[in-house]
Amino acid sequence: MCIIFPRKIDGDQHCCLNSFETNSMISITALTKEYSGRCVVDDLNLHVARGELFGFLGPNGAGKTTTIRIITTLTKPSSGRVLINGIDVVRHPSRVKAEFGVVQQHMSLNRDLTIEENLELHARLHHIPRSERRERISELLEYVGLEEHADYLIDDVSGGMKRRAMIARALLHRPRLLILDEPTVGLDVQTRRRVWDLIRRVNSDGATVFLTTHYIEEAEALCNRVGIMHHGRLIALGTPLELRRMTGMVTVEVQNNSNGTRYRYFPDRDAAAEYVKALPDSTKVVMRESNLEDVFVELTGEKVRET
Ligand SMILES: Nc1ncnc2c1ncn2[C@@H]1O[C@H](COP(=O)(O)OP(=O)(O)OP(=O)(O)O)[C@@H](O)[C@H]1O
Repeated sequence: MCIIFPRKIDGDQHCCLNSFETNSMISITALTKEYSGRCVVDDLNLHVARGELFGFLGPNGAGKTTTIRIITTLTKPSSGRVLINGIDVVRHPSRVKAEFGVVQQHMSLNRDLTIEENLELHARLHHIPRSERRERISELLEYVGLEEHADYLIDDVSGGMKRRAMIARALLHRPRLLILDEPTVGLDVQTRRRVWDLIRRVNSDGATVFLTTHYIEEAEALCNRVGIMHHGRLIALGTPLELRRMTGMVTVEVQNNSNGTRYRYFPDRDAAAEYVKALPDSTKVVMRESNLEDVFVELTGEKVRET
């Protein structure tokens, strides 16, 4: 039984929606945002279907957070249109807020309160009726595996527990869309995997998930589809496999002590082997399967940020 997202998806709530807008959980059309005449989101068109687990990637300053701020009604677009589950974010911000839960990158729990008190506070802010609050909170604490830590102060729990508490808080009002801004930044590998499992579970229980990450392996492990932003523009969109195919499924690293490592991409091992055969015998090479990080670096010309 699905206990987390039992609400029905509304039908069309507006006239004048095109089919992309009707079928998408997030529908972004010709979105532009300028600050002092500088375009930081540039004619963005992106449609995320209901039920997708979508990864939004890009180097620092690419425009990801600005886009999330527009989706979550915190920033007004300069032009263009953004609909969440068919609802316009500019025209109906309060209705849109009921559609999504958001987990910000920075720790935004109240440190003077326990995990449970934080959820209680959020439930009140969202006007969840008192009769439902208790049950909903314990249901979610169990869902994220924190039922035994409910009365721990935020300062006394690990980074992974804080992140799971933030996810529980974001799910309290049963949103259909969960937005996560760098959900595992700063977590160790084991804890990160536990958060990944939780994100997968939320998605398989019916929520659309939209996340940003600087961990390319996170996008590769979790996302059905990814979009890569660079200088405010969406420069690639597809499944991780489609994007790898686009760059080349096989990577050859040619190591050179004075010039650093050069990367070459090939459609298959035969083509890569042909290239390697033509190199001088003393050249140090590594041939391997390409990954999403190769795609990212090749397209943006930038390394993934160190965190
Ligand atoms: N309020 C603001 N006023 C002026 N410029 C801004 C403002 N907010 C963001 N910017 C600029 O917009 C550009 C895009 O920033 P944004 O935070 O959206 O990028 P990002 O892809 O989320 O980067 P990061 O991965 O570092 O979070 C940056 O050059 C940033 O300096």
